[in-house]
Amino acid sequence: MKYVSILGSTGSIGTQTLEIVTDNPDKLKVVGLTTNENIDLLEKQIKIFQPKVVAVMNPDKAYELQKRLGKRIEVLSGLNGLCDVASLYDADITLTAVPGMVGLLPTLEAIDKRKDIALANKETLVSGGHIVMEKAREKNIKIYPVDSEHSAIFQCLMGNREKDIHKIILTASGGPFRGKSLTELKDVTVEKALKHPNWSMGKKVTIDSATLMNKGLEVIEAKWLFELDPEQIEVVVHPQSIIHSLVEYVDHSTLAQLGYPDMKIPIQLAMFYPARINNKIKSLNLAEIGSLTFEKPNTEAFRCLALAFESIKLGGSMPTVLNAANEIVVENFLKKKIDFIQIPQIVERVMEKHDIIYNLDLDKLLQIDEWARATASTIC
Ligand SMILES: NC(=O)C1=CN([C@@H]2O[C@H](COP(=O)(O)OP(=O)(O)OC[C@H]3O[C@@H](n4cnc5c(N)ncnc54)[C@H](OP(=O)(O)O)[C@@H]3O)[C@@H](O)[C@H]2O)C=CC1
Ligand SMILES: CC(=O)[C@@H](O)[C@H](O)COP(=O)(O)O
Ligand SMILES: [Mn+2]
Repeated sequence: MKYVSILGSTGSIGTQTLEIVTDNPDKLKVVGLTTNENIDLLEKQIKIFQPKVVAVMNPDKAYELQKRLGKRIEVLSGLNGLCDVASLYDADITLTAVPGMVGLLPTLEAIDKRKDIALANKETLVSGGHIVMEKAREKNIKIYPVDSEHSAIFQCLMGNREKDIHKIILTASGGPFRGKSLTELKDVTVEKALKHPNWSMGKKVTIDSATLMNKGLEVIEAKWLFELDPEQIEVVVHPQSIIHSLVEYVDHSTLAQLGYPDMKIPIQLAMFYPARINNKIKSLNLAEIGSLTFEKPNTEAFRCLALAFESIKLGGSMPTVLNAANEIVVENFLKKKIDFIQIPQIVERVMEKHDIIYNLDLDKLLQIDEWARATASTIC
């Protein structure tokens, strides 16, 4: 039996993880759950999964839920509440499935208390990869990737040595606007941007997929998880999302991981590694799929990918700035305050205004994150 704390239990990854718990009551037990503000769903989850503690980011909603539940369970609130649930004494593994850099401190807290990490939240590594990886090394903690591409790389690395990697190839679906020129992207609506061709996910990651920023964030995530130079990371557009990523070794043998697009595969591998467990996912039928196709990403129309590569090549605090600015512009796009094509433009303007700081400690990182958010908000 593994005991798991789930940060973001009311979201896409969180609810799929709870389905895995339901299907495997002899293997997984929930000890902690968190939400931003969806206390109705959290209340239902509490009844079913009986965690020891829960946290609600929004303090008013936390208060309301505590009133509803009385003394049956403790409802913590805010970022401190998330950190406490992330690092619960009873938890063996903490799943970080909140979107955005808000996942950084709870993840660090969980590592500090020696919890294994199932990491869905890519922004944590984009913003503070050096700090997270250093802490994980210091505490001898394993970070199991949940992001489908990184889980694919993780699987292609099994039985091989990281030092024998020549390069990795991250696949990108290309999002709903694949093939469009910059001019055609001018009339993109929020509704269209939220229609991912292959995956049903939360709003933030869906918009990032549409701009290709998601792939840029994943490049940075891969750099930290697998200790690679940016030059060793390539992105290829693969519209079917059947090949989830590939590793080419120094002997030019290339391994790939395939499967229908279903996040339960990477989630359950992160939970049960090294075991693979049966599930209800359809068996891969390549003849039925027919063809798998590949294209070069168009980084002129989808400039976010180029900006992410640029940020990680520059290094220091630049990825923190890229991530924070992107979080703000995506929020503003979702509120229809800016256009789709302004997303990379504003991120780039914030990056241009930033003087990079190297040897970034956590306090400085948090200050820079705040600065980038304020700057992006002002521009929006
Ligand atoms: N969904 C997917 O298939 C994949 C997701 N990921 C990554 O996993 C992470 C989660 O994505 P996804 O599940 O799609 O996101 P969702 O938006 O579906 O869910 C997010 C969860 O986190 C909570 N949350 C949102 N904002 C905050 C906040 N500021 N503070 C605390 N809790 C918050 C939400 O609560 P509430 O319900 O109240 O809003 C919800 O429980 C992201 O980093 C994403 O990039 C990676 C690969 C695939
Ligand atoms: C499922 C998953 O891992 C997402 O991050 C996915 O990668 C999004 O698809 P894109 O390839 O369109 O970014
Ligand atoms: Mn992904």
